Parts: sequence; C-alpha cells; structure tokens
Amino acid sequence: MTDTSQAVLMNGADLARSHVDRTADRAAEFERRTGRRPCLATVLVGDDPASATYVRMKQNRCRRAGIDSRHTPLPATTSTGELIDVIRGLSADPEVHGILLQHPVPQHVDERAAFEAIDPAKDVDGVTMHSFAAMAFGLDGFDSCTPGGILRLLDAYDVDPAGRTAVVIGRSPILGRPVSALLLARDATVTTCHSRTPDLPSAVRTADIVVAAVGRPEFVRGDWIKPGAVVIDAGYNPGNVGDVAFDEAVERAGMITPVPGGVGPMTISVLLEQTVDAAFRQAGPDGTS
Ligand SMILES: Nc1nc2c(c(=O)[nH]1)N[C@@H](CN(C=O)c1ccc(C(=O)N[C@@H](CCC(=O)O)C(=O)O)cc1)CN2
Repeated sequence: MTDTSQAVLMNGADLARSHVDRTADRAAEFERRTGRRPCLATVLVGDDPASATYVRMKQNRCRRAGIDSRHTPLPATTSTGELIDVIRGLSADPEVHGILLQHPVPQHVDERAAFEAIDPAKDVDGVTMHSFAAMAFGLDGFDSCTPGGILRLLDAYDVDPAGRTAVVIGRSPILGRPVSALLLARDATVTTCHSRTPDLPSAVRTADIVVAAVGRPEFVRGDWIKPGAVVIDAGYNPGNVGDVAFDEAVERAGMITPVPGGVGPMTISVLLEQTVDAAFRQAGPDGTS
C-alpha cells in the first residue's frame, strides 16, 4: 500500500502480479493431475487496434501463467450467425476450458446473441446472462472480469462494501451493471447512474465508494468526491487515461485506483483465475473428463 500525502493508491498492478503467480501454481497443479494445460480460446472480430492489444495482453499473460491460448481472428465482415457457429464450436470442444469474445464486436453483429452462445461452464469472462444471474444472487459462478477485479481490489485493501453507499457511473452489460450487482450482493446500498441521471455530481457526493465506468476521459471531477471516499476508476480511454480526473480526485479520496496500474491489470488476472477454475470444474474430481 502506498500512502501519499493524499489518498492511498490502490496498486492493481502489484496485486494482479501476485494473483497471476497463484493462478500459475494452480495451472501447474492442473497439468500435474491431468497431463493437460488449462486452455483459453480468444475470439476477436475485426481489426480494432485497442482490442487487438488487449487480446495480445491476455495471451501473453496466459503464457506466463502456464495456460494455453488458442486464438480465432475473424474479419470485420463476419455475420452474427458465423460468429455464433465459431463460438458453439469452441463451446463443444473438450480441449477448450474457457472462451473470451473480445468486446466490442462490429456494430452489425448481435453481441448479446454471440455472448449467449458461450457454454456457461466456459464463460470465464462472465458475460452470459447465466453468469450475471450468479453475480446478482451472490452464487458461485464466473464474475465479469473487470467487476470481479474491482471486488478483489476492495477486498485486498480491506474495504468491505457492506453497509456503505456505492455509486456506479455507467450501466454497460460487462461493467456497470455487473459491478452494481456484485456490490449489492455484498450488501452495499447501490445507486447505478447513467446518462439520464439528473444532477450526477450530487449523486456521486453521497458515495462512500465510487465506481467510474463511463468511458469518457476524466469525466468525474474532484469536487464530486466525498472526502475519504474510495474511488475506483474503471476507465480505459485512449492514451491510458481513466474516467476520473485523478489529480483532482486524489486530493479528496481516501483511496483511489490509478490508470494505468489499477483496475486494468486485475481484469486480466481474474480472466486467468477463472480459466483455471473452469479447467478444474470440467476435469471433475478424477481429472478424466
Ligand atoms: N470480452 C471482454 N471485452 C472487454 C473487456 C472484458 O473484460 N471482456 N474489458 C475491456 C478492455 N480490457 C480487456 O479486454 C482491458 C483494458 C485495459 C487493461 C489494462 O490492463 N490496461 C493497463 C494499461 C494498458 C497497457 O499497459 O498498455 C492498465 O490499466 O494498467 C486490461 C484489459 C474492453 N473489452
């Protein structure tokens, strides 16, 4: 924990490194027991450079953790039906333990339909309705990776959401909605804000925990932050800029995540953790299936 003269910096990069080390130990244990490595299938549709970078980062970290990755690049012209066929093929393939469809897909593709083609047992990215329901009810399942990373960061810094007010800015299917669900399942009083929320700054000023997931650089200003609040910046805008005006917010927050080095690395470490979980579950107690 780094204590600045202002807020405590929540160091996701260091936490993710030790998290990945533990996952690597579990991946090695899986290989000892089954003679196979856990395997993550990645699917990227189109040629968005940022998405290609994130997929490469995931593949690199898989390699470091002893997880195989199998990549399927698809052209931007891929139809929803063609994408669903690819995902169904991976869902049925016993060599594949986890499936990641990189978001966003091109506009003409029905992303929800494509996500739902992922076998819930292989939904290590936590994007299906099945996984969302598990998150909402606090049941065992796969977390959406960035929300799961945020909860692991809060736990590592002893921030218990129970009894606290949390304001989540954003309601996207893979970030705002699931992080709201996870915080509610952990007994926070959650307000999910979005583009139609009146007087957003006043809503944010009520929050003990703020999660910024809007996708707009430095959108959340320092004077919106209640003194001592925990500020989680889940933004990943071009140029490694977050959704929070860090230099302002750090003056008022009690704890804050930086960008880069906060939530982002945790996203990938949760993906790896859940790939190994999926491999163990699919292998069963005797490691044979
Ligand atoms: N299917 C999914 N698609 C997307 C997800 C997701 O969780 N599942 N999340 C985002 C982007 N994302 C992963 O895909 C992601 C973004 C940023 C980082 C990260 O670690 N960033 C670093 C900085 C980048 C760098 O070092 O070059 C940081 O914050 O320190 C990881 C993952 C959209 N799509």
